[in-house]
Amino acid sequence: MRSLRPGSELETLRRWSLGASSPPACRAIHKTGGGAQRLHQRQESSRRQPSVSCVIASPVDIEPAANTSNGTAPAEVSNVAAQLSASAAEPGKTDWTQETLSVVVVGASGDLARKKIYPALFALYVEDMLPENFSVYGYARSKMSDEEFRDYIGGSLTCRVTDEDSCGDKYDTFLERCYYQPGQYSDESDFKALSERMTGTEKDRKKANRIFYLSIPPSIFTAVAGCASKAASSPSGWTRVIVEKPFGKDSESFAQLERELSNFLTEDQMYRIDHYLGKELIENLTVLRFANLVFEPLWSRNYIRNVQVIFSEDFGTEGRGGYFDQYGIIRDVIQNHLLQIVSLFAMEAPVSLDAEHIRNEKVKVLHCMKQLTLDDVVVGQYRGRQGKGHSYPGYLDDDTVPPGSLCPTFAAVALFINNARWDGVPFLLKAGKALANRRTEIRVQFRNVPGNLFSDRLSLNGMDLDRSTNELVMRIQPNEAIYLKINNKIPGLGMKLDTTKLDLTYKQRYNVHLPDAYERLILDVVNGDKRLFIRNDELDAAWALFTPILKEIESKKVQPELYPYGSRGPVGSHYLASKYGVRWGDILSADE
Ligand SMILES: NC(=O)C1=CN([C@@H]2O[C@H](COP(=O)(O)OP(=O)(O)OC[C@H]3O[C@@H](n4cnc5c(N)ncnc54)[C@H](OP(=O)(O)O)[C@@H]3O)[C@@H](O)[C@H]2O)C=CC1
Ligand SMILES: O=C1O[C@H](COP(=O)(O)O)[C@@H](O)[C@H](O)[C@H]1O
Repeated sequence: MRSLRPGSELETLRRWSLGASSPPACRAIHKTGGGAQRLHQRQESSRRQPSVSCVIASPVDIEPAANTSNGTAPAEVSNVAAQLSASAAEPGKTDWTQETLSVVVVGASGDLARKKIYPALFALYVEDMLPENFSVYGYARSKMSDEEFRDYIGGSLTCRVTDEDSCGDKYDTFLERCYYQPGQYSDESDFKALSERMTGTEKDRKKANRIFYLSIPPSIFTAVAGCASKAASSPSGWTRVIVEKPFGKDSESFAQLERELSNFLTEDQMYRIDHYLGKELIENLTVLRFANLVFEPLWSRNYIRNVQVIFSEDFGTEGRGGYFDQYGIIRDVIQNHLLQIVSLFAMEAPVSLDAEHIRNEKVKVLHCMKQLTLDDVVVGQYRGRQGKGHSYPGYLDDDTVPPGSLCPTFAAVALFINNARWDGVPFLLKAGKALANRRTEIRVQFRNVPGNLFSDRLSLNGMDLDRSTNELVMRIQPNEAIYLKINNKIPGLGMKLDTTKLDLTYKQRYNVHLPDAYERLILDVVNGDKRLFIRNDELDAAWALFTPILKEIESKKVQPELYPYGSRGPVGSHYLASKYGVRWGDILSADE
């Protein structure tokens, strides 16, 4: 593994973790990157709250962090091992110098695994964020040898974490740790065979920890959870299970899924992923709010007149129509990703950064949301369009979509939060496929300046007061940025104003590669940190909000408004916004 530069921040961290120095200042840790920083936070929070993620409730052996059993000197243990060995003295903590980690990707032949999971594991490996004793096991029905599996994974790996095009020998050493086990999803004996195979890379260690990533269709979640839990749980360490969305289609199916999964898994073992929570700007949302004096005092109905959360994609559902048609954009994006953003945005300050404290606040704000009614929802569906030399297919042109489907590929929703902070403030959410651009952002439009001395100057310049209010924009993707629109005097003689930006564009300010959301989230599972995972009561509340309206849309067969592929979406979304005196910020600022 990477040896650490003497005197470097990582070295300081390692020395601290081995008990050789006092804790490094947070500033130093921040500069080592998100993972190290989170590991530090994790240790901080774990001092307050012991981990409870072991499926086998066995007492934890406490060993001093010394040489690993294969004789590797402590200086060469991976970052994660070095950092976490500090917690070896705490009961319930993972001591990576003594323990192994196996990540089982169930559905190993699938799209998500190839697009996101293997590249994320590889990036963590290249950054030395995974334990020394780490292996990947692919599991699916497709027949593949280890070699074929390595070729399959190899094709999806890129070297995003270094400036060079190649990650050198990391590529080969990573693939050497990857194994493939074919099997059926509901056959315990196949999972037993997997488990036996895993013991091959787990031997010689005190404890073997296992993560099962359920990268499979939801119809087989329960079967796999049952088999994995009965036949392939770790016999000595913890077992954690990552569950991908969709978590049901409505309140009833979610409750049923939970009942079934809870026969095999405890809540502590379950990591429900919403990959939006792993995005850099979303993680920064709480920092922006609670680590700066200037924003939190303004964060209420007193100063904010509306909040917009906008998701747009410039491609349709091509190839995924069959899946998408069963869900539609409200379930696919709004009920989960956008609602998670709203709950983080609008929650009260948590007691601490502990996962449970944060999630308590998110649930509270979800419970304060006013029940949605049909007149606060607009649905749309994209139709085909002839472009210059190219024809763009409509949603219904996809062979996997049932003819005449009313499935919405666009929706806009006005939400209200009935509490003292947000009473009367519209939270406008919109999400759409096959629109003019790909963009996800949060826009906070502030109220007008009362008695504005410059109002005549603003209108003189063609800027009405509505357009010239302050706006805080958090652009989640692409080209991550936070900027604040302010009114400013145009330099020179006279008094002319314009609106300009205080601009924190990440790629200009930070010379770092931003980790993919899946990297952050998988690392958090390794560390047992649930801050960025969804608790079951959050989902209960989210489904309670959306189930009635989804049922109404479906039972009344509400006709989606058609919009051309590549356009700005249905006009209805503007009527919805204007009903609350709002203009969509992305339309006003098309040039940004
Ligand atoms: N793909 C994406 O971008 C995203 C996916 N997700 C979620 O992640 C999970 C995995 O997604 P994805 O990889 O796209 O899924 P896939 O459809 O690619 O399925 C994954 C694997 O599961 C097996 N499989 C597929 N259909 C069935 C079936 N009907 N019965 C049994 N096994 C089946 C196949 O493996 P084999 O035949 O070899 O057994 C397949 O390779 C899903 O829950 C999805 O909703 C979430 C966000 C984004
Ligand atoms: O969960 C989903 O998210 C993707 C968008 O994710 P992003 O990280 O690329 O923004 C969306 O395309 C897909 O329909 C949905 O299921």
